[in-house]
Amino acid sequence: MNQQFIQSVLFDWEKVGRGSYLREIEAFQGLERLELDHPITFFVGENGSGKSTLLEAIAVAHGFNPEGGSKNYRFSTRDSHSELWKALRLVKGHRREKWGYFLRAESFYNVATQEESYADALHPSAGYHEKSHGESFLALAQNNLRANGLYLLDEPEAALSPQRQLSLLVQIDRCAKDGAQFLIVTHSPILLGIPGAAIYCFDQGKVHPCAYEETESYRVTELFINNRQALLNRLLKE
Ligand SMILES: Nc1ncnc2c1ncn2[C@@H]1O[C@H](COP(=O)(O)OP(=O)(O)OP(=O)(O)O)[C@@H](O)[C@H]1O
Repeated sequence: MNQQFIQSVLFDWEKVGRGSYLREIEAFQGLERLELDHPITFFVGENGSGKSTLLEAIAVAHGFNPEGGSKNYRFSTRDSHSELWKALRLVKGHRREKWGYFLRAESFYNVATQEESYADALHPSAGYHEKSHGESFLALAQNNLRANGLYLLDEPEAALSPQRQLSLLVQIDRCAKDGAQFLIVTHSPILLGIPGAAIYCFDQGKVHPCAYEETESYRVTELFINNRQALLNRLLKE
């Protein structure tokens, strides 16, 4: 039985403007429903295939600030989110999340600044700006990952070394086993390797389920590591 907070996403394309670029995104053609029945769901696919657009729309439809943060974050440095959220209906389960966080690599700096402005004597700032990019990103993730939480993470690997990606993997796995739900956009073959996750690929003109070994992140990394010289010879000669 599906135990997730957000169990599926239904699409009503009539609510998207006729001339909108959203109608041109290939992966969205004919997309009417997306099942979310695993504690961890990954969105993978080529750059520009629509992963972040969909994650952001789910986040906004659920009440998160488009630029990221918890549901208490209400700030806007640039109003650039798409209208896709208006076309979504989120089918919710009977459980309600205890805490949630929308984490985007691209607006992390602004979220860190906002976190400072929300700090007070009882809730001191974690001082994310005083750490390196990767240190602060991992700290923010670690400070916000909890049991029974709902997490939407957009390329959380962006600032992280492989070792820290493994640390994040362990944390995500632990929270997922403790009732949390994760939707994660990633290009990381490390994070994608979390056992038991569902993977949706946005390539080949449709959003479709995909095995770990079929993802491009895995295949290209595997090819490069196991055939580096031959691959480089070929690429650099062309
Ligand atoms: N404001 C906009 N106007 C027109 N097109 C846009 C706009 N915002 C995004 N797009 C286009 O929508 C498509 C999907 O973008 P999106 O950011 O969702 O891709 P992605 O799969 O997350 O890519 P990446 O892996 O590079 O982050 C891209 O082709 C992008 O150029």
